[in-house]
Amino acid sequence: MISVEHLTKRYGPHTAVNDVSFRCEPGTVTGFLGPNGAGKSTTMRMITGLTPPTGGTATVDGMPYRRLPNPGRRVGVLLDASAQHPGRTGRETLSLAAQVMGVDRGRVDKLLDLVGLDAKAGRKRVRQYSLGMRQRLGLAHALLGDPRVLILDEPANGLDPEGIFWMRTVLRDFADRGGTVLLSSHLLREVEAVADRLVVIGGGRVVADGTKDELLAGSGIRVRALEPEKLEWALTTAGVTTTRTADGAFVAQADAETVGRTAAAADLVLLELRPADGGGLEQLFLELTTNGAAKEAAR
Ligand SMILES: Nc1ncnc2c1ncn2[C@@H]1O[C@H](COP(=O)(O)OP(=O)(O)OP(=O)(O)O)[C@@H](O)[C@H]1O
Repeated sequence: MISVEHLTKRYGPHTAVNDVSFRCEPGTVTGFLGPNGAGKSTTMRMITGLTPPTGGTATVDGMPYRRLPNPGRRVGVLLDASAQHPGRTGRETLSLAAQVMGVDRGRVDKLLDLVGLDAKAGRKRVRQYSLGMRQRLGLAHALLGDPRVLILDEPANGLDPEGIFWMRTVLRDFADRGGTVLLSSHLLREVEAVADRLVVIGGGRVVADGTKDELLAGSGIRVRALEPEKLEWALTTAGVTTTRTADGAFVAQADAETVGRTAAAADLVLLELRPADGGGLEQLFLELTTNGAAKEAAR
């Protein structure tokens, strides 16, 4: 569990992080979203004890990070994939970390394998690694101590689409086994597929915090059927408010399952069922961050 309460960081007159509070529960992936400069890295650096906060507290499993004994066994951290020593090989990087953490050296090969770095890549010096390979090595390093919590800053940067898919699978699996994941990104699509919860930050402030479903609720579901009139009738009868769009689809104020089940019960063939245009998470993200920045500017 990660608990952030009223974290604030000021650099001179500039407030980088302003009274930020949120929680990350075991068994969940929390997407920490915001545009560049929103305050994600600063918040993560405060959680991991690298930047002292101006105010507020952050704890991991009830304790400030800096007070955790052998923190690598409790929390896996990947804040900057380029920070690894360029002169060491990937394998040496992990072997050294294993020694420091008191982890069985056998885990090094297991983790290189898990993150898709083969024996040849393991023997290469980190300076020869692409950013994607550094991210993979960084994730292996974070997982080395078999922690229950992962804190990852933009881990998908530099990964190709296959790498992003692979990373999602690893993180989902980690959370499904009871782990806690905090994962930042400035790209909504990157975390949308894996996160259970979203914390959106804009101008140093939390502008939205909730489950992905909660944040999507109210945006509506765009649905199109072979027989639009029958669909409208079925949805209205089921108590779902609908609005017809210019192209014969409907925006239904209900979740996708309710809309899908209602259509199925009426034997209707659906041609489309997805978050409504203009109400999708992307739009929400844009609106929230723009509003957040605007409010900030008006202060
Ligand atoms: N050491 C520092 N000194 C002064 N200002 C800083 C420092 N670190 C961060 N900032 C400022 O704090 C704000 C938040 O930066 P931060 O790096 O946390 O944002 P971010 O959301 O992680 O964005 P990015 O993805 O671009 O790193 C920015 O305005 C940044 O310029």
